[in-house]
Amino acid sequence: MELSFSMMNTVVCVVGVIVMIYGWRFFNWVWLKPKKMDKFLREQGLNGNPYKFLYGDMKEMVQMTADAKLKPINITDDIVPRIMPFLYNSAKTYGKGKNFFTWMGPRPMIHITEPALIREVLNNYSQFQKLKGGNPLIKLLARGIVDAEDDQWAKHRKIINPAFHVEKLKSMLPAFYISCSEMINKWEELTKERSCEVDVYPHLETFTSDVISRTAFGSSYQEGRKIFELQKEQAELVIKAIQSLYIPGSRFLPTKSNRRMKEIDRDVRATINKIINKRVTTMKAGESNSDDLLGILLDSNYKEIRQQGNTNFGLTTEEVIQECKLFYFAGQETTANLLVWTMILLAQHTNWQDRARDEVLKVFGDRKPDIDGLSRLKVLSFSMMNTVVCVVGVIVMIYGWRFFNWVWLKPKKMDKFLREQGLNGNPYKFLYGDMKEMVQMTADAKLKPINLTDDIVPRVMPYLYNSAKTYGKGKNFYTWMGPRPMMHITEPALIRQILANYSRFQKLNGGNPLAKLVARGLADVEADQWAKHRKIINPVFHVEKLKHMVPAFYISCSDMINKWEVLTKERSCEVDVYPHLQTFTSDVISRTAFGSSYEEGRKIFELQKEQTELVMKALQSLYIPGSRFLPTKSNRRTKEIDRDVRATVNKIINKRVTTMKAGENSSDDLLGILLDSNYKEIKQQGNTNFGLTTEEVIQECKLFYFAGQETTANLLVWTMILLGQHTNWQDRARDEVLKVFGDRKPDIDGLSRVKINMILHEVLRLYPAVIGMGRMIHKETTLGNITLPAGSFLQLHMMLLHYDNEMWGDDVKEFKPERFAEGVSNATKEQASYFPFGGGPRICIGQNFAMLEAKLALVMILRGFSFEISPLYAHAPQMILTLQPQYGAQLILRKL
Ligand code: HEM
Repeated sequence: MELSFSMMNTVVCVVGVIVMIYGWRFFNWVWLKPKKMDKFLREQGLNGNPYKFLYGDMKEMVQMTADAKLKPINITDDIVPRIMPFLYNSAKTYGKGKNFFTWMGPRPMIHITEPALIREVLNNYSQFQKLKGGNPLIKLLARGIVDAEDDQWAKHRKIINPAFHVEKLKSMLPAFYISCSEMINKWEELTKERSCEVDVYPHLETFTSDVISRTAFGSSYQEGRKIFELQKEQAELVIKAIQSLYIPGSRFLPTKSNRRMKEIDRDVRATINKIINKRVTTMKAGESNSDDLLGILLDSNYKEIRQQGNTNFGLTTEEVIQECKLFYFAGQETTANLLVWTMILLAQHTNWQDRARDEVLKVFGDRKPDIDGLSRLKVLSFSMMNTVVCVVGVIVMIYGWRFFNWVWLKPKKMDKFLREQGLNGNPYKFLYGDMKEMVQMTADAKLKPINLTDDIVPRVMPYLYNSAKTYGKGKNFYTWMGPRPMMHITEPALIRQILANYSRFQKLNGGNPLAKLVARGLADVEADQWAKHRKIINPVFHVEKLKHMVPAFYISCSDMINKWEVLTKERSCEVDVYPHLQTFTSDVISRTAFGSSYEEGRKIFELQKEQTELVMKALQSLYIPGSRFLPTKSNRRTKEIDRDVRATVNKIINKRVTTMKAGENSSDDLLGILLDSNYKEIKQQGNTNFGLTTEEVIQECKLFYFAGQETTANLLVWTMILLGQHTNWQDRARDEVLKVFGDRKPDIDGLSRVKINMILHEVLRLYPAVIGMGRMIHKETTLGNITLPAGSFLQLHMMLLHYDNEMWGDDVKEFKPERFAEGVSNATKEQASYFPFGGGPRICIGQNFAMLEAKLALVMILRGFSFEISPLYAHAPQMILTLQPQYGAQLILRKL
């Protein structure tokens, strides 16, 4: 038995290619692309400075802004050159009403000054999205609706709209009045004796801040004010941190300011959580509590979930928290500024001050201002209340229309469009599409096991198996995921094209936000963010580093083998090996990820496991609307776990950063290598924006566990089941293992020589741990001869391709590792018909890690035991995130 190409060679090759690709990508990013872009923009008649390497116009822009701030101007001077001197100059250079561009580092920023174009950009909110990326610290301050896009934005906006309905605004007037009276009382006190000079700005800031605390949290006003005070402090700390760009890695240090930022984040979160829980309880008890923004928001959220019959349509507690924080940031400073400039201008133009006062006295006299009176004030060119009424009317109209368009007109148009291109699928059914049938068929299929020789595809994905059969082999088809079509791609050439173009075909986002509690990180980021993360994480899985992990694999595996030896000491014994293999792969990740902090690492992963179970349960209970907001046992536990995991990882990271700073080498585990690579990247680029934040490092650590533990356990369990069934292959593999290692401890050289690879590949073909990959496109895209509309979902089916008899032959369903005797490319005849680890730039980063771990385990298992399928084993592959044996894997183990 010989492997066509050794694993080590592959790894070395892959690493070389990755280094080349990244060197090239960097050069392309900082030089070739900007130069090409410059030419492209000029050809269209746009003007701007020529591109300067790496920094573009940034240095000059920062310098000019700093200079302009050095001295005040006269009250009659033009303010624009002081506020934005660089852009003022550029606009003047390139002519009035002309659009122009500047260089924000290697990216051009187009400055739009033509009103018609501005209107076009604002109207098309899904194509022209908010700026993303930038300093992740800012996210600590405010996210919520300003940060969401597309469907997420539409969902948030729909739920939040009622909070600003004119009827609701009416009931907030008393809160405005109380807050303003407090300020006026202070001024009365100050001016009691004689006129007095006052810096009104801080007073106006306190006023608008107070208004938001009162209107946002009503009865919980005191806690609300505390939150906003903390947020204010947080803003100051964050702004300070953002300005100190050139202290690489500083964000990871347990400094006073970093500790305080974390503390504030925790405090704000906990307080809002408490307020929300209290509010939800009173709302449940039928006590109306919805006169403040939070109450109206929770009420609207609850109604939306109930109406749609699905929690996915509502906001999570985390999202409600973000919206509350955002109300403050978007509403406090802005309104204070409107007021302060109004006072400055009216102080300058006292004739307008007098006219406005005359009108106010005529309308109200000494009366308390009410909404009717306020709407009659005409001194302003158009009254504020009229604007609000208009805006609300238009919003209601737009949303009614948008909803109808979303659930009916758009899917019908899409259906026609796809059929015209020769694609097939069921006709669209209102709102649910194919979802109900799909869920029902999957549930039915799970009711009973199948025979070992049966086709597994109809059990694992019955609906898609039927559709694929109906629409013909190798034909792409579509299904309806609610009102959106999902294109199922089964043509290898198209799959290769999709995987290669990772920036156009992005991961599916949206979906249930609870799932984000489980795993984010590398697998969840896109475009430039993905390139940044991947660059930093790549060294973690470098072959040199993997070498050092073999001892950890060995210790974890020995623990499992020792248990099996005890069980089989007297005689052969029936064991469900699945939980043992899961413990093994979990233990491997704890050891390799956290090395010296292995015990804490294990605790984290135990908590994460519990979290997944809770989240999976929550995801399945789709029809209990609003349940996520209730202070139930499971919701409380979910939050507790999230807090615990975060705190523990944080502690480990801080400890590690301290030892690294002290010059002690502790980078043999995944975390150490990751921190090291991050630190180097920041130092090399001279800017913390190029590195990962502590939060991102935490997410990556969680992801290693989720992406690496279950998948590798599944590879091993199906390998044991198949070798338990095909004992001739088990014997052949054991012979080879004994020949290569004898009684020796497995080492990396031996592991790269042993030919179990072909067995593992055949297992991954028949039982791919991941059976399909989801993608979506944000722009209309041509794929082969299909035109896909923007927003399309795509599913790439490894399982359907792995079972295609035209590619693999009529024995496609049989276990025949010899297919891979000459390597993967020979087995697949160069076609993209086998891709258990994905493909293209986003191919599984841990595949070499997983294969090495699986090979070591198999070597030790084969050497110690022979095994066969127990009569008690029920064959029932099922898909729960990964492909698993539903009733476990009962094998008869015999000690050798
Ligand atoms: C038999 C074991 C494994 C299988 C079958 C597997 C499969 C996959 C697949 C199919 C993808 C691509 C998903 C997509 O493009 O949508 C992927 C991505 C990924 N895998 Fe694995 N995986 C395995 C083991 C591991 C291990 C051990 C780790 C880490 C310790 C890991 C970490 C990752 C990460 C971080 C990504 C995202 C890569 C990116 O988006 O750049 N995987 N894996």
